[in-house]
Amino acid sequence: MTEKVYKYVIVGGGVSAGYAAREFVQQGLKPGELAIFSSEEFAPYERPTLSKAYLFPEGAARLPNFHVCAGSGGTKQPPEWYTEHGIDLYLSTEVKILDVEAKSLTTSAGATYKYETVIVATGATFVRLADSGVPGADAQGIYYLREIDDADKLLAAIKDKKDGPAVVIGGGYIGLELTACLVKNDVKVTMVYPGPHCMPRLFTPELAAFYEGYYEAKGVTIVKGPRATEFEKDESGQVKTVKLKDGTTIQADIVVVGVGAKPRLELLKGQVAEEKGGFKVDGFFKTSVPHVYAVGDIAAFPMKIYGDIRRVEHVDHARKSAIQAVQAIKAEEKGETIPEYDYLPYFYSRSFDLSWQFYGDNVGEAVTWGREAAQASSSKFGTYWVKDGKVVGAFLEGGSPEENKAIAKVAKEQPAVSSKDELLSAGLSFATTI
Ligand SMILES: Cc1cc2nc3c(=O)[nH]c(=O)nc-3n(C[C@H](O)[C@H](O)[C@H](O)COP(=O)(O)OP(=O)(O)OC[C@H]3O[C@@H](n4cnc5c(N)ncnc54)[C@H](O)[C@@H]3O)c2cc1C
Ligand SMILES: NC(=O)c1ccc[n+]([C@@H]2O[C@H](COP(=O)([O-])OP(=O)(O)OC[C@H]3O[C@@H](n4cnc5c(N)ncnc54)[C@H](O)[C@@H]3O)[C@@H](O)[C@H]2O)c1
Ligand SMILES: O=C1O[C@H]([C@@H](O)CO)C(O)=C1O
Repeated sequence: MTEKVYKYVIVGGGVSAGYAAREFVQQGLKPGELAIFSSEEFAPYERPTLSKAYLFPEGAARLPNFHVCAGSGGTKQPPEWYTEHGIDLYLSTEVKILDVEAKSLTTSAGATYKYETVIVATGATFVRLADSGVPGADAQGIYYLREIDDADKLLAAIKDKKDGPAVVIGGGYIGLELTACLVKNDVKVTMVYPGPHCMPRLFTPELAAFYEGYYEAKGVTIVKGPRATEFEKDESGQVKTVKLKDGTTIQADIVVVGVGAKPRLELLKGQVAEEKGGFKVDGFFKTSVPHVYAVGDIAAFPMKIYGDIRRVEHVDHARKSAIQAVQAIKAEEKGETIPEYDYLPYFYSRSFDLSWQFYGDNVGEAVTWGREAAQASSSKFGTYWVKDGKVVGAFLEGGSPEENKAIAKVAKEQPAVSSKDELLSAGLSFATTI
């Protein structure tokens, strides 16, 4: 029995869902037209908060203060916001079946709903070490992070195991940001990740050396190279030690794992075309099935600036792809069109007193400026990536909003550069004076 019919449904209640809802409202949404189905018990919130202010020992961020669209300086949308705009927000409601032929969805409670257009925004989930069969990876005391429930479990562990040492597995975004939060909570941390260095997909050895030096100066022990091969537990099933491939064992009352994420594709698997580990979409986030859109972490979209197809697991794209899809849906209803998505990759991270931003593509020759001075005084430093005589990527640590805008402009406009020396001597002024 069909419960209700909606003009639009959004499956997933995270960052993209929240920004899509705001765009629908801005586009004149009528009460009863839109429903959002989310497994989470909380209305869409700024997920990045969870590995930053949510875990701070003082002044921690708590809902409703980080509901979307707080992260981009917009108005916060608490649950009441959805009600006020006539949006049915089904929380703690997992969608089990999405049938694009029948234009229907069925929840885990067995309720079925019909729709005209669906935006799938199911995001990603963490890669579990137990999935790769690491013995003992099911022990108590091993934590991952995606949703508020995960963050609350980690917070409880930090309070409960105050003096216990922690091991953080993974040297990517989660590993670095959660290590900083643990240290801020006076927890002793050992990081374990494969070589050659942290953030291997983005950082050059020179960039990584600064951040690894900074973390070690904060008392973090970094064990680069061997992977965790086993977790030993005590008789109650609580993790006690982490064993590494080289035979090292490290005491651990808390283990935090950040070894990557995988997009949640189950609902559309086999119903729409896939590419690059996600759902293939056009410049309007439309999948191979006309009334089905996919946004955020799960979308493999045309990166117009580079002429290829990419999937991006970052919040700026999650927000912008959601807005793009809604604008395209509404334009099509009026027989109009909008410009195709023209995304400039923007990644960032904040930990301790550090804050870096990256724009563009980290391809070609990397030219790092200001690094020596930075080690001493934590001043600004950065990297430009040069390909075919043009600057295509730019990284800045410690930039002001204006300086970050300047490096974004460089990555977008891709100015020609005569020599590496020009960039080395100009440093940030290359960006601030183009
Ligand atoms: C801890 C953490 C910190 C981060 N920090 C940053 C940062 O600082 N900067 C940055 O650029 N990026 C950051 N990211 C990445 C960024 O948060 C994601 O790229 C973004 O959230 C993706 O948005 P999304 O809407 O695609 O997916 P999500 O925000 O993950 O939302 C997906 C939603 O769908 C729900 N869902 C999934 N399947 C179903 C189903 N079958 N039925 C119902 N609901 C379902 C999920 O529960 C979730 O609510 C961070 C990610 C994490 C986990
Ligand atoms: N500031 C941000 O942009 C930010 C912050 C937090 C999370 N996120 C997102 O959340 C998701 C998860 O982040 P993440 O840091 O887990 O993923 P990631 O891919 O950024 O980093 C995973 C790290 O784990 C390492 N690794 C892989 N297998 C390992 C193993 N068996 N043992 C030890 N290390 C191993 C990899 O070398 C990599 O350095 C990603 O989509 C990420 O973009 C983004
Ligand atoms: O995009 C983000 O949103 C939160 C915060 O700014 C709003 O809660 C955070 O820490 C980000 O990096």
